[in-house]
This record gives sequence, structure tokens and C-alpha cells, in this order.
Amino acid sequence: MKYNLKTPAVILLADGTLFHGKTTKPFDSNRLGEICFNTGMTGYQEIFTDPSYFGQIMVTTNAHIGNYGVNSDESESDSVKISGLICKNFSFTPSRVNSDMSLEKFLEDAHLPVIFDVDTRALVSHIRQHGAMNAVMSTDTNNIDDLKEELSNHPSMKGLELASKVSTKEPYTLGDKLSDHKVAVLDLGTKKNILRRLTDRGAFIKVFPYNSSFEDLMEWNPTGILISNGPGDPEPLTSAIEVAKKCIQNEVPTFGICLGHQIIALAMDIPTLKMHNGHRGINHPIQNLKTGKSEITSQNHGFTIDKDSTVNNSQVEISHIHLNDDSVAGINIKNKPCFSVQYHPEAGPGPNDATYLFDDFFDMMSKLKVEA
Ligand SMILES: NC(=O)CC[C@H](N)C(=O)O
Repeated sequence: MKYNLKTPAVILLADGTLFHGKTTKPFDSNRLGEICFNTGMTGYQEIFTDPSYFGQIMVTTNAHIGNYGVNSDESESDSVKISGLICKNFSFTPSRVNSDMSLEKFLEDAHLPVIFDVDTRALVSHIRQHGAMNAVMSTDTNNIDDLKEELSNHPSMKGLELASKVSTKEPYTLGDKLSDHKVAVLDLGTKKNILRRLTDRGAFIKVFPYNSSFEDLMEWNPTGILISNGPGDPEPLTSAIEVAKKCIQNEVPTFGICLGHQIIALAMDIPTLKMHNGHRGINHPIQNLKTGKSEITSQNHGFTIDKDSTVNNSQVEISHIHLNDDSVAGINIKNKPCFSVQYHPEAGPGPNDATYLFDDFFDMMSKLKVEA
């Protein structure tokens, strides 16, 4: 055995509740973040590398994590983005033909601490009941008062701008330069699978930093704009909200995903709210109100757009609804080529029921090009 698997570790929640587990060796430093849980049975590598999770401590409800290793092609960004991992059984002996590394090595290389042997059912029940809150993970198990102090100084997710931490610093291009479809992606923390869904359909794309202006994007002469997913509260992202406003005013084909959806809502004066608990999993049921069909979707969000303001906004139409709690899952702007969804049609991880939304975006770009 390479490690002493008995190093005790604790998770202290902001409401004072303490959970115990084990880890492989004492942490270099304590890890803090908003604690959240994902119910996906698979897809841990994609989840841990999804930039939308930046600043969050992840609890996995699936009892076994690491059992199929990792594959370098399956990350959703260039690094691990969660602040820490809490699970029940961590597998040190993965098995999968296509795996090229163990999750243990992957997380060790990323200096990402893991606490395992935790009663994750009790922990998740607690968070579900008491709502989203900050937490600290530590191997300093004898100084709980110091942990409380450190935790009380950690900023709350509400009001936190995090896109700047994960967005590209410089613009870059991908795909076929000769394509008819040129998509400018406003990168608030984009997942690789969103970019793949665009280039798979033949688009030439240019990914722009989160604080690029509408004029920066339009200078490239795009046929459409995609406002990506990303971490943190959408409200402080004033420049992205301005981009969305101008996209709508100027009738540029625009598609928003998750944080991008919230940005489009804010551009239409629909407020966003912090949810009691987010939606994070790969089996969330959505209904498309235009077709009446339901779709099973991948989700990861802790904020939502205000339903009453959406219903009362004469320029906005609700296109999709979440069937578990009736929250708004998608909107389109009336008589404008702009729509957005709160969930993840690109999947990665998750089912592909909603990939048709990328086709809708391409149809919208083709139609406007013909008319122009
Ligand atoms: N996946 C995302 O884009 C998440 C959006 C936002 N950070 C939220 O938590 O609601």
C-alpha cells in the first residue's frame, strides 16, 4: 500500500455541522468553497474539469468514484476546476480499456484533495435540507475553531464574479476556416464539448475572453454568437450582459447556455436568483413547450432566472420547463433570433436528447444569412 489511507480528515459546513472521512496524506492547505452535490452515476472526470464548478467543493452521490480511471481526451477543460472532492468509496484500482491514468494520479497531479469514506448520504441530505453553503475540507482535525474562523472569512457564492478566473486570456480559433458558419463564442468558462458541438457541425469558431465587447466580437464578422456556461453569479458580469443586449438589439443569431442563458435573461431585465439547492446531475427531465416532448438533460447550476418576471415579460417566451420543480429551463426572445437554455445540450457528461438545440442554432444562422 502506497499511502496511509487512514489520515483523518473533516468537512466543516458553514452552519457548524462536522462530517468525518479519510484521506491519503495531510493537505498542504485547507480547501474552501461552496459545497454542492452531483447525482450522476458516471461522468466524474467531465464534472471535475467543468469550469462552471470553479470555486465549489463537489460531493458525489454515486458510491464509487475513480473505478473507471480517466482518459486525457475526456476532460472538459485543461485542468481540474473543483476546489475539492468528497466521496464514499474512492477506487485506487481503476479498470477500463480506454483509461490512460488513474483518477488518483489525475487528482494528485492537480493538487486536488479528496476526502473519502464519508457518509455522503447524510451529508447530501443535510445540504438538501439546509441549502447551499460554504464548507472547508481539512486534515487539521484538532483545530475546529480555527477552521470556523477561516470559513467565516470565505466569500459567499452570491455576488461572486468567477468567469475572469477561467475564461481564455487571448482569443483563439478552431474548425474549418472556409465554413459558412462563423460562431463567436463569449467564453465565460466554456466546456470543450460546446466547442466540439459547433465544430462537429462544420463551424469555424473564435473563442473570445469573457470581457470582450460586442464590437470586438462583431469585428470578426460572425454569423452567430454563443454565450457560454461558466462559474459564479451572473449578476456581476456587466460587460457580458451588455454584449447580450446588443446581440438582441442588432438581431445577431445568439444562443446562450446555462450562465449564458442567465446573462440573456439579465439583458432582458429578468433577475436571477440563488437557488436553495442547484440542479446538478445527468437525468433532469425537461419539457419543450413548443413540441410537448420531454428530454432528459445534463444540468449544473446554482442560480436560476426569476419565473414570475419571465412570465410577465412581454418580449420573452418560456420555451422549456424543468419537470421536477417547474423552474424556467429555456427562453426565446420574441421576434428576435435569440434563445437560451439553463441546462447542457452539449452533454459531457449526460444524455444527448437536447443536441437538437445546436441544429436549431445553425438553422437560425443559415436562415438569417440567406435573408441578409
Ligand atoms: N453551468 C453553468 O453555466 C452554471 C451557471 C452559474 N454559475 C450557476 O451556478 O447557476
